[in-house]
Amino acid sequence: MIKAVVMDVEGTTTDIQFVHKVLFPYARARMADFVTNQAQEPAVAEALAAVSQEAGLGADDIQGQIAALIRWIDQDKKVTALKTLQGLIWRQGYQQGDFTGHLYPEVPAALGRWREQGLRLAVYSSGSVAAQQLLFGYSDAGDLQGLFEANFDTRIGHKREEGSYHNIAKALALPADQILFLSDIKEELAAARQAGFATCQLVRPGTQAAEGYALAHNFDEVTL
Ligand SMILES: CSCCC(=O)C(=O)COP(=O)(O)O
Ligand SMILES: [Mg+2]
Repeated sequence: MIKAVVMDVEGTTTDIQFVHKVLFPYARARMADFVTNQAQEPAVAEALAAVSQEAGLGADDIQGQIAALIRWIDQDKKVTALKTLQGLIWRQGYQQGDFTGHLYPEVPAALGRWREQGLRLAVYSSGSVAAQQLLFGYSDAGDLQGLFEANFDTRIGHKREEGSYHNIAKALALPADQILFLSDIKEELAAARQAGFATCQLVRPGTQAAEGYALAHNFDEVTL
């Protein structure tokens, strides 16, 4: 029996276009100024140290760090330090009302229904936990972050790796087969299935259905 639903964001709760045409360009346009002005802030300094390590740069090579960050945005690299910095930049955008977090229209009611049924809900995205909380906290449908008991990002492991799902099951203190993972990406579903999770692919407009997985076109079609 399914006790918890863990969901991906981009392509699952949220239009890929919102992430790629709104969020990524917003952070890209502000990255250089943000990093230059905030480099002394502890969270930023820690992320920049990780950028240098990942990119093989000197600790004080700020121009090299900025270039690496911009390159990774353009390549949609899921580097934890990039995701941390993006989340910090998006905070301003949400707070200023430059955008709200896109959710597919049936998602808010489905989440509420699942909670009423006693299901535990969690998010697992390559976007940082802070970025997830902003997207659901400033969503099109208002503040929905309270519906989730946990948020996981790449600090628990990467989404295409089986071990990440073992870590999530442990964090939720549930057997893997009592957790349903929702994602649009076959490789993520495969990793979750290897770990013993139940899986369902969200086949939103533009998504190719993966063979061998339960599928739903929206949250109303998800079988629990
Ligand atoms: C959580 S908001 C930003 C989404 C993001 O940065 C991203 O890389 C999307 O990754 P996902 O794992 O949700 O496909
Ligand atoms: Mg996705």
